[in-house]
Amino acid sequence: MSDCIRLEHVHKSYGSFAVQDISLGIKEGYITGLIGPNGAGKTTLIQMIMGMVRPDRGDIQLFGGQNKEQESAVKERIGYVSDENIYYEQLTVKQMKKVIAPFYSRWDEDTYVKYQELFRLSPGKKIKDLSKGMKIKFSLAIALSHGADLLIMDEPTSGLDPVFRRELLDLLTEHIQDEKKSILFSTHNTTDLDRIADYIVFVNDGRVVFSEMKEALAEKYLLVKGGKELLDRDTRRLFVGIRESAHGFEGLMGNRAEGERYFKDTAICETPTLEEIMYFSVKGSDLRV
Ligand SMILES: Nc1ncnc2c1ncn2[C@@H]1O[C@H](COP(=O)(O)OP(=O)(O)OP(=O)(O)O)[C@@H](O)[C@H]1O
Repeated sequence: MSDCIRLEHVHKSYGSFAVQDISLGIKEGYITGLIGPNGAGKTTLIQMIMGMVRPDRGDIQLFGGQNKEQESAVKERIGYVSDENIYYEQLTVKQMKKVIAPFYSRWDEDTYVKYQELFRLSPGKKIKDLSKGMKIKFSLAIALSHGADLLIMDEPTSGLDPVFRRELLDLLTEHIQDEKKSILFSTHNTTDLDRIADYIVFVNDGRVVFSEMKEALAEKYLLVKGGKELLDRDTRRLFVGIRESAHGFEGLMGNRAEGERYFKDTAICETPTLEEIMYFSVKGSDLRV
């Protein structure tokens, strides 16, 4: 199984914030969700992969590492979706499409027309007058019409109404049925990940907390709920993060087998949801600051 994106020791600093020493592979043929709190560095990572921002250090390879001369061929294989305006505001949807289409050798006008209708995009509407959701739909229609092997999307579901959000996730699942296609998308919504992601990359404060197959997370983490008497200096150290109340505690452990050994008979041991894994991982790192 090969990687369609490979990052090696990538570093980028913006004043006090830094994406730090990220080494990561994004698997070809799968959907990878990138998640993390506000300001974690998701957009910075995506922009570096897209070549919109240069890393200070490190190496990023796409599709096995084409060199610079082949950069435009690599770009053709990527469909980028973002609500940030990457288009000319004053043009209409139709005019903008006419500008973009010739850049792609595999442009498929019939596919574009299909998505234009499905997404109810008005050809005569100016880009500046599109809502956030409509911009994403336009961006997506373009990305799906040029035969991209890899879709990279920065928060594609934010700003979408619940009905279209669901439709989009179904559409992406369908898209990936061709095993050569891959998707990397950032989101704040764990339901998106529960629904369609195969792999999850979780970033916090510029670092990768984990990059795992979704199924593997349930085998790795354990949520423990019990009385405070179970917490002492030694047991506390076993937790990624702990939330204490007057009556007891809830804590996430990163070693499920060890957790069950310690707490199976004295506490409630559960499989955490993705949201709980993220909550405690962020909370735990805050505690260590
Ligand atoms: N061009 C820039 N100049 C200076 N700082 C920047 C720039 N771009 C991003 N940053 C900073 O880098 C940090 C990470 O931002 P980034 O947009 O990558 O996070 P994010 O995980 O996508 O956040 P969100 O979920 O809120 O969209 C933030 O502190 C942000 O202010």
